[in-house]
Order: sequence, then C-alpha cells, then structure tokens
Amino acid sequence: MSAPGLDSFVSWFQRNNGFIDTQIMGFCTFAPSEGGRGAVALKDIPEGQVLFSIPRSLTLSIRNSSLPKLLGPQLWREKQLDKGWIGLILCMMWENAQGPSSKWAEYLEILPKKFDTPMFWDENDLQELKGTYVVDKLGKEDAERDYNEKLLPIVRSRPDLFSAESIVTYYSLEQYHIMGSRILSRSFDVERWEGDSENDSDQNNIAADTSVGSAIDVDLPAPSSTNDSDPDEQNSDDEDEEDQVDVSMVPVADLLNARYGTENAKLFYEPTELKMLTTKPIAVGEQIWNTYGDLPNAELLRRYGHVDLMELSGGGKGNPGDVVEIRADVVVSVLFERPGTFPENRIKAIIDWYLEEGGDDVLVIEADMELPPQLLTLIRLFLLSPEEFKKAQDKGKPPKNKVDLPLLDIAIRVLQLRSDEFLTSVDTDEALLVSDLTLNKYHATVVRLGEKKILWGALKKAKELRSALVEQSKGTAGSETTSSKNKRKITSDGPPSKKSKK
Ligand SMILES: C[S@@+](CC[C@H](N)C(=O)[O-])C[C@H]1O[C@@H](n2cnc3c(N)ncnc32)[C@H](O)[C@@H]1O
Repeated sequence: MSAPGLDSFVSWFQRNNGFIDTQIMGFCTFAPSEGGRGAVALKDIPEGQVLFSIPRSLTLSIRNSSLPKLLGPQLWREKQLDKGWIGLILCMMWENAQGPSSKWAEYLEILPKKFDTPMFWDENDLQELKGTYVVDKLGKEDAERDYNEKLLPIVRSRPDLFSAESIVTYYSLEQYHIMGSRILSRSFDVERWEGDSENDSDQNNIAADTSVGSAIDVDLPAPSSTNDSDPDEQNSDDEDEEDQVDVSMVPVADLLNARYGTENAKLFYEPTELKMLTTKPIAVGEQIWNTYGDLPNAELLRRYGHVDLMELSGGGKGNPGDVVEIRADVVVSVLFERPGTFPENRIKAIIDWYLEEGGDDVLVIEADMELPPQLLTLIRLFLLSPEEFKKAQDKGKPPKNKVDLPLLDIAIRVLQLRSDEFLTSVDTDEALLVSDLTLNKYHATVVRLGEKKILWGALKKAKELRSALVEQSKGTAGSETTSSKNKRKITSDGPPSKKSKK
C-alpha cells in the first residue's frame, strides 16, 4: 500500500540500502485531522518489531551533504555554519539546487513546500493568537536576519558554487523559510556513533560504519531522542550535548504522524543505521504513530502546524498536554500596581537574584491547574522584609514557601492580568469552534481556548483557596496572635532549579 507520489521515493530508499518491511507496513493518506499522509499496519504487528531501517549515510545532515567539503571546513566553522540550523538549511538548499544529481533528489521531492504553521500566517490570522506566546516564539525576524547577514553573504561570496541565477531560485528567503520549516517539523536529533569524526562524512563512512558496527553490541539499541530539535535548544549552553547529536532529516521516519498519548513506534540509533521499532502491539489497519513528546497545542501549532483535540477525562475536548505560560514580568506589573509598596530598585534586585539563581522567567501552569511553585516562590521573595531577603541571599535559596493571603492576592491578580491578555472568553471560543472557521482561525481558537481553560481553572482554584484561608482565619481569630495557622504549606520545589532559561 502506498500514498500517492511515494513510489519513486520508496524505490530510491530501497536502492540505497534502506529497508521497509512492506509485509507489515504501508503508507496511505489518512484524514487531515489524523495527519494526512502517514504509515499504516498491514497486519497485526507485535511489540519490538522492526518496521524500517535507514542507513546513517542516507540521513541528510551537514555531516553527509557534500557542501561543507566544497566550501571548506575552515570557512564552515568561521561562518558558524556548524552551529544551529543555518548550516543544514544551506545544505538542503544546495542539495535541492543540484536537482536529480543530488543523492537526496527523490527525498527532497516528497517534502512539503507549504506549511500551516503561524510562520506563514498573515497579520489578521496572527491576531487570533493574541494571549498565547506563540507569535513571540516564531523567530521570524531572527530567521530573516540570519538569512540576510549570514547565509546570503556566504552564497554571494562563492559564485563558483552558487551562480547568480541559482540564488534567485534556490537560495531565496522563501526557500530559507521552507527549509527551516522542514527541519522544525521533521528533523531528528541523531546521536553520533562511536568512531564518528568531523572528516568521515558521506559515502566514505560506509567502511567506517561497518567496522564500528561490528565492534558494538547492536542488540542493545539506545532509545532515541525524537524530533524535538529546536534552534533555541541547539543554541543552548550545553556545548557537550550539542556535540553528540546531528540535526538530521531522516527519510521514511519523518513520514510518521504524531498524536498525544498514542505513540506506538520509536526510532532507535545504532552504529550504522537507525531503526524504527514498534513500542506496542499495533492492530491491522491502525496508524503507526511516532509522537514527538506529547506537546501542548501551542507548540504543536508552532512547530508542526496542527493541534491535538481529544476527549478529556474531566469532560470536554482538548489536549491533555496543554499548559499556560506566564512571564515573570506579569508579576512585576502587579507589583507596579501598588505604588510605594514595592520600590522599583528592590523589585529589580529581587528579579536579578531570582534569575541568577536559575529561576525561570516563564512560569508554567499545567493541566492540573495548580499554581506553579516557582510563581509562588517568586511572589514570596517580594513579600520578604529586606532582612529576610538578605538572609535568603546569604543562604543561596529562598525560604520555604507557604501560601498565605498576601501571596495569594498577588497570585490571583497575576492570573487576572494574564487572562486579560486574551481577547475572547471561553464561551465565545467554544461557540466559534462549532462555526465555520478557516483552518488557521480554527487552530488559533483551539490553542487559546485550551490555555484559557487552564488559566481560568487556576484562577477559580486560587479564589477558592483564598476563601478557605479567610474562613480559617476567622475561625482562629482571637485564639492565635500569629498568622501561622492561616498558612497552608504547599508542596514547594525548593529553590529554583539551575535550568537554562528560554
Ligand atoms: C513528521 S511529518 C509526518 C508526515 C506528514 N504527514 C507527511 O505527509 O509527510 C509531520 C507533519 O505531519 C502532519 N501531522 C502529523 N501528525 C498530525 C496530526 N495528529 N494531525 C494533523 N497533522 C499531523 C503535520 O503537518 C506535521 O507538520
């Protein structure tokens, strides 16, 4: 079974030593809400079965493309083409410009040229995402700056490799966005294998692969990191980790769709090849899913151009992985609403210390709608006396957190201000979802509705907790002079973790 247009790609894959178990798996076109083109089980498949395998030499990465060698390794490094995605984008543009003579011609032919991601939306549709942080994360301006200031000068400086005519067709800004979006929605972080070196790219690898492969126990594959690469993550401080993976386009593996909680196949890395194995039994006729980490709809939309909508255990539809992010500056806005109470220089000193200590500048409310411990920790810092704050600094961690009325009042106001960033109500969006919407507007409505439901659920919980505390304080008034009984100890995450900030 094959989806339309895949025949010459599949032949190319098999000719180049790719393996697909065509007895048990085929390609077909599912409904758009099921991912469109994808893979289907042709028989009942047990867990642990190899569905297909891809020789490492067939993955498209800066390691395997011929361009880095032609440009020269020194220039490649000088221009930082080995950092982030820009090098891979250039390689993909280059391979595309080689037409049928590219090793990946048949593969490039089946990759999408159009995307439903907000990167390609007009202003009107982007407005629909107001309240979510999706638009701020698109990185469109950064991408365009990289194109104009990094990629284009390199291309223009080597007319021997990039002719003037080819620049217009193959190295345009439009192509840059297309290649970037292909990487965002389909690439894998492929772990390197032992014996790998800067110089052993392309077909020369085959011999090295074989010798390395024979020395490694291939029966014990390491679990893959699925295709969750992102330039933000690529540019992380963790250089060591970055050195261990190649962001790669992986033919066939990237034909599998994803849906929350449904993963039944996963990519495993071996010395000479990558193998897609079933992680659960799959019944005949079922879709084969390689889910990318059960992401919230905002991230699914930004990276892949789709959303997950399913029946939720508590009723209604949504994505159980949804979250709401709150920037720390919303907390600061609440403090500024109380002039004189929180002097500006004190706010700044506290925020600086909190960030230095590894506090996140974005606080995340998850689907359980609980107030994030980091949000409470941050608010608590502002409520400390100067002496208490000094003590916290000396100790290198904030004091143990407790929820009391002053803290809860600020938290409630933070949630209200964050809610005000959305233009529509839950009811309005629910009504919109059953009306006739364009795909982009439908996606935007699903994303913001999911976030608002969590936000408003959290607000409701926080208000209920406040009422309970007020009641409690009435009950204990007179019998206690301290407010210690008014405070409910929350499960604190202790000091902020030293995680990298995004
Ligand atoms: C890795 S590719 C999967 C194969 C892809 N359907 C194809 O035709 O090449 C990821 C893309 O597939 C689509 N997709 C995957 N899972 C989906 C889902 N659950 N619902 C809708 N679209 C999905 C999205 O367009 C996404 O960007």
